[in-house]
Amino acid sequence: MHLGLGSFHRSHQAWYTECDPEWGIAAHTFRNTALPRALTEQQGAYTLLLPGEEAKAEVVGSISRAHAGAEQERWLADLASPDVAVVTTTVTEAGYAAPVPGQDSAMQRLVTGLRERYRAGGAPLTLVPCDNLPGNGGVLRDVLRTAARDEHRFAEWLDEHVTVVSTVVDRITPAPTSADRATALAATGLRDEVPVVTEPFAEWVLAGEFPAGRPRWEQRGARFVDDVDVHQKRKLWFLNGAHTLLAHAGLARGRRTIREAVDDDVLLATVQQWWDVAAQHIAIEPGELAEYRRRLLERFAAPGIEHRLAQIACDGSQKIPARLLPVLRAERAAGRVPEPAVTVLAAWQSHLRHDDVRDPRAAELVELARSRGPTRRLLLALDQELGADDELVAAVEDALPTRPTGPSR
Ligand SMILES: NC(=O)c1ccc[n+]([C@@H]2O[C@H](COP(=O)([O-])OP(=O)(O)OC[C@H]3O[C@@H](n4cnc5c(N)ncnc54)[C@H](O)[C@@H]3O)[C@@H](O)[C@H]2O)c1
Ligand SMILES: O=P(O)(O)OC[C@@H](O)[C@@H](O)[C@H](O)[C@H](O)CO
Repeated sequence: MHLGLGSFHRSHQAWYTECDPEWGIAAHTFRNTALPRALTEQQGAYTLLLPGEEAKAEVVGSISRAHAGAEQERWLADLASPDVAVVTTTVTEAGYAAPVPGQDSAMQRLVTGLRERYRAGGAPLTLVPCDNLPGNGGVLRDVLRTAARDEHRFAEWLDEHVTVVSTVVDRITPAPTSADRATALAATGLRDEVPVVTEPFAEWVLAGEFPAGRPRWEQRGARFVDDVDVHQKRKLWFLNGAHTLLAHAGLARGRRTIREAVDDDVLLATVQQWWDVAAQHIAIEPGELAEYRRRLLERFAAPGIEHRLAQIACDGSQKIPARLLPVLRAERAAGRVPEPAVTVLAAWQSHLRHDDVRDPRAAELVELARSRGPTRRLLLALDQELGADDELVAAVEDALPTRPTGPSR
């Protein structure tokens, strides 16, 4: 099963699952109704478009059923079924907030579904969070424990029979555009209302147990390791950190996409500086890291991938803490003020002040950005210790970009 059916699930977990015909996916969205309807009309199949010099198109058929978020009974019945062995999730970083009684949320639905499974006999299950969240397995496990803390038997069953796997996921998959359908038709001769554009590269690193079995994802290159920590730091700090840097600093410089942003020498130099700083806090052999950086730049500049900065800049309050703050804290502990991190924080402040902000904390953050003394207040909203750091606050204030008022997108 999957929760959070969108572009990334289809370019990543569904593509990996395609290699094992023994398995199929019952994919559920959170709210979207158009995508499951279109996929149902196409018997679950869709086109994966891989642009580039040797553009390719593949039809992926591993989604057996697609359901809208409103189909609650279907969700509960699926999750109660012993035929279901694995549940993957892509519900964004914010989607892992602990459930609040009476409020609908991804975690609320998951816990309700797990309770149903427990009552129906309690077959073992593995949860596989696939969002860019540090320690995603641990975060999800904590959410379950907190939600079940007053239900002793259910909590015991969760601990004994539901495993939570930690993952690092990677495949750059921009939001769809209106041109994608025509590209898919030209590439395959088939009408597809919901194709997905992605890159040839894909990575999936997983740590944990699968008591009820799993698809043979390793056939497509998934790696099973004891601990994802170093892989996670590499991916979150280097790829996603650079993305967040390019998104905020790029918007402030009038750039539109990741490709345009890495074509800007000033931004490219800032990314390289960021990577130099982050490299001091990760235990990866320098040659391997240099090769990873080289490939990232190639991927960022790849033709045919229109990855909009405005898309990446969404939910900054959830992304900056995962992608930049661990390195920033380590640098401050060493007495340094890392310029590229300061650049991002300053550009984020400017984004909150001038742009159309999409963030679960938008109301609070936009008000702070437009208040007096916004820099310290915004840093405090991200992290108490960093907000109390006078030297950092002064550096961010000095780095604030000048840009015209009014929405940039
Ligand atoms: N797109 C990528 O390149 C990529 C790569 C790696 C990881 N991811 C992860 O996958 C997530 C989804 O990316 P996508 O490209 O599929 O986006 P998408 O917009 O196509 O799909 C997002 C899905 O998440 C659901 N969702 C959004 N906010 C939610 C919330 N608060 N609670 C529950 N569900 C929510 C939506 O309903 C939708 O089903 C990202 O947030 C990221 O964590 C994406
Ligand atoms: O998907 P988000 O919104 O969490 O982050 C935007 C991008 O940084 C992200 O999607 C990357 O493209 C992805 O993590 C690459 O694997």
